[in-house]
Amino acid sequence: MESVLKQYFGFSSFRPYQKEIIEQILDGRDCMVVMATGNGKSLCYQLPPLITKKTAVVVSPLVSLMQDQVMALKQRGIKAEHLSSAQTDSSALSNAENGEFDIIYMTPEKASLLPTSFWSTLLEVGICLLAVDEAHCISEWGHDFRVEYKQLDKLRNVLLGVPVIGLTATATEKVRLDIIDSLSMRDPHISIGSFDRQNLFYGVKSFNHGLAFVNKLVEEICKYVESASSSIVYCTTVKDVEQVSNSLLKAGVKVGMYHGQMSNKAREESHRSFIRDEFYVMVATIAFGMGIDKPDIRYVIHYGCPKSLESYYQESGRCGRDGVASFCWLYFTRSDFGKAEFYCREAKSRDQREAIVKSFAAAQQYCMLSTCRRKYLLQYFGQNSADECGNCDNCTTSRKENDMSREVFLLMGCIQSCRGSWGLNMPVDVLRGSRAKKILDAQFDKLPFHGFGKEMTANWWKSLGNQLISNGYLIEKIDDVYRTLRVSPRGLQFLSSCTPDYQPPLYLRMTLEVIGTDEDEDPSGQVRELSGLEPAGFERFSQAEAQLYKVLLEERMKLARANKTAPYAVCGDQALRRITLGRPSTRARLANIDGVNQHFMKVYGDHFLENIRKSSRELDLSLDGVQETQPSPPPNLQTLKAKVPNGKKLAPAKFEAWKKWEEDGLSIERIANFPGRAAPIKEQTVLEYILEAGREGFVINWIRFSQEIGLTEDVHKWILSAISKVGKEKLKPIKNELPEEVTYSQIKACLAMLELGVTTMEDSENMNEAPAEISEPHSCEKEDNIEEEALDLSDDPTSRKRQKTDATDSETPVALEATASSILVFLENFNEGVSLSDLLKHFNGSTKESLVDLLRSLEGEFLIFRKHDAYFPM
Ligand SMILES: Nc1ncnc2c1ncn2[C@@H]1O[C@H](COP(=O)(O)OP(=O)(O)OP(=O)(O)O)[C@@H](O)[C@H]1O
Repeated sequence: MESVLKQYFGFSSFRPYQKEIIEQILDGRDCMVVMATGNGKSLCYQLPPLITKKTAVVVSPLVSLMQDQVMALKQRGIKAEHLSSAQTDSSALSNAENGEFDIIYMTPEKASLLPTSFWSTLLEVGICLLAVDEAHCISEWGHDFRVEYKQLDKLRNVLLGVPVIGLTATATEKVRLDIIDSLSMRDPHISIGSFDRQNLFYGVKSFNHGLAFVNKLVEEICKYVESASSSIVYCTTVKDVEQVSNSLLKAGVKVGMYHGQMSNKAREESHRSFIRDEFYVMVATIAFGMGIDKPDIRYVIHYGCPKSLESYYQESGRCGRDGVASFCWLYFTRSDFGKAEFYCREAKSRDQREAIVKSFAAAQQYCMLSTCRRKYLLQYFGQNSADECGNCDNCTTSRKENDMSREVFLLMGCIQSCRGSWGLNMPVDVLRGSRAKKILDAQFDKLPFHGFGKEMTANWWKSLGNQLISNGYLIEKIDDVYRTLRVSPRGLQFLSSCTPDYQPPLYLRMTLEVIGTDEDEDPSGQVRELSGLEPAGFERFSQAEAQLYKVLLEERMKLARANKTAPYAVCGDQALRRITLGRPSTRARLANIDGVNQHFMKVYGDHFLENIRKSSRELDLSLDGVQETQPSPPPNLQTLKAKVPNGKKLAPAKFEAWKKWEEDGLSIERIANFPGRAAPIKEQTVLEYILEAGREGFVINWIRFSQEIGLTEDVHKWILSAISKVGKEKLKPIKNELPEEVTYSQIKACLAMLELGVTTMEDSENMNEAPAEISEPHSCEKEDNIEEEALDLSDDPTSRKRQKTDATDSETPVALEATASSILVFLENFNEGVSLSDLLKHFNGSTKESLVDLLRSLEGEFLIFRKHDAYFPM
């Protein structure tokens, strides 16, 4: 399975859940897959046809989506086609029927209109699965119900024995059960992944609607368009789309528009140009939603509060689907909050109306939060998470906590005194001393709180009210379209300890609206800083590397244009960044980079190698630099839990540092400068946080840690030896005993490992022995040739295959010389791969150099591949 993954997709490992789902499909079992957008659901149905050599039939709701997927699959050497109204090849249908394609896409209408003879012929040739993508469309409880999806269960009776796979990114249990039922799934394997999109930064700002804001937004967008980052600006109205895109155009930004009032042709053209990077900024209404499959969108900006948190999650989810750090900013104005009634016009029943108001209230609350936005989003979808994510505006900006006891007493006391079915407006008006008719009629002008909050604006009080809802002091109840507030037991407890002259301290974290001025007090219409809307500096390239990356982006663009495809389909941003950092000089090195597949090597490999060589020479960059060939899979909650000791808690910043290092596989340097952080922190601090996590029992990959800080076996021995002389109480005396090259970080790591009884070294028993050549140490700097480092594993105690291959070696009495074919035959015997040292032992008649050469050429030809320092047959 792994070899097919590498061959066609270029990936060296599966993401969480993918492998188990594919295994279930191969076993013929129906599957229900619920995974966040961008987590890799498509691969679950794209891989089985390549393994079984039978066609996969995929039902997808939108023609544009199918076209994009087919385009990208073709660039991977996969035979894919869509049978939609947009298909111009008249032979596509008969070719599909005869099993010529690995994957065929069709709309649900098409699937139910195709004659039974089509299905029975295809069935005879071989169908490995029927996938129903965006399966929530089948459920009337989902947010995107399509009546045509309801016909799909009929196919079940035709495609007997073919596993059915339902896939969706957003599904409540009710929707999930509905999908299972509607597709007549039998005992399906249910896989529910995390909804957390860890690479996305979430941020919210309030603004004054109008030209001043648009101009500021344009100014910011201009900055990051220079870094060739694709972005979507979602507007709530066609008028806003036109206004924002006109302003961008005037500023010289190439921009596209997409909204429901454009003709089909104009929309298709706009979509196509965006996909192909002919312009980078798309200004759209939410009509530009589900049908977009571009993986390298770096910014999704909402200009106006979305109608629900479900749609916000879905729209912002278009961002960073390739896993690269990306940004979701939401700009709202308080007037957005008055739109609930407008959205309710679509509702047909009281239940639906209530559901719309509830979703909208949740989106509004998201805007007003002063706590972690990710936590709130995840909680809304029923998932727990840490209190602080470290990657949203509220977690990365240090906001003041103020004692708000007096104000809270006034607002909650007033709400309590109104004793009616009111939202925030009435008590706020009372506090501000309004003498409006509704207040006089209700005699609220006689309340003791009347006029006590005049000095603050209405919006200030409303913002505080939202804070109190978030913090559990107030409870909002939604009944039909009416939203009413009451004081919660927690709030009542606070009130009971207050008197008009005394209130116990109550500290609240402030939102910008409460801290700063607000629009009522800001008649100049000035717009607050849109800080944070900076270009995605997703990798800290040196200046020369940044230039090389630009050259490669241009090359990719040229190749994409020549091949009438999208640049991302030629090669993803992630892979291109790894190529920039690794600067491979040979086919094997290029092929080994994560994300580089066989088709890319065949069609573009030599062209890219030539460009890398030429540009690196011109930019004075060395070839074969550090490669990040094996990315860590994105974390999932299950694995995270297993790595966290029971009952142990770390301070949020420390937990975050540990999680990013251990779970996300980021380097210490990257964590210190993580995009979205208000200010970089010192690498030394990150290192100490990770060590502290280790001391607290959190799992640490010590081998990787040692490699990252250059703690080689020799350095480790010297430090242990110094400790044996001067003790471990103080760092300085240890440092004084050691060669200058040994760093405090290495000493600290050694001490932590010693404390924990961890050693990555083989001869830790010899720790009391002085190193033989302490005066002439090896360089303790990080190896810059990771391939050599990875290959030279002869002393690696973790070499996983040693035992197994040793057994084979003992049956090899004569010197055996390696050839390409003998290596292939040998590797076939070991599904779990063979390390270089074991290969050297087996082929004891070959030198290391000649064996490495042979392995590299086999890698370059995609006959073998390397993963975690072991070689596998393709
Ligand atoms: N095992 C993997 N390793 C690395 N990248 C992967 C892996 N599987 C998928 N990807 C990449 O992740 C990105 C998103 O994958 P995919 O389109 O399958 O997501 P999805 O869950 O179907 O999203 P959506 O809900 O938007 O349809 C793609 O760029 C894909 O190439």
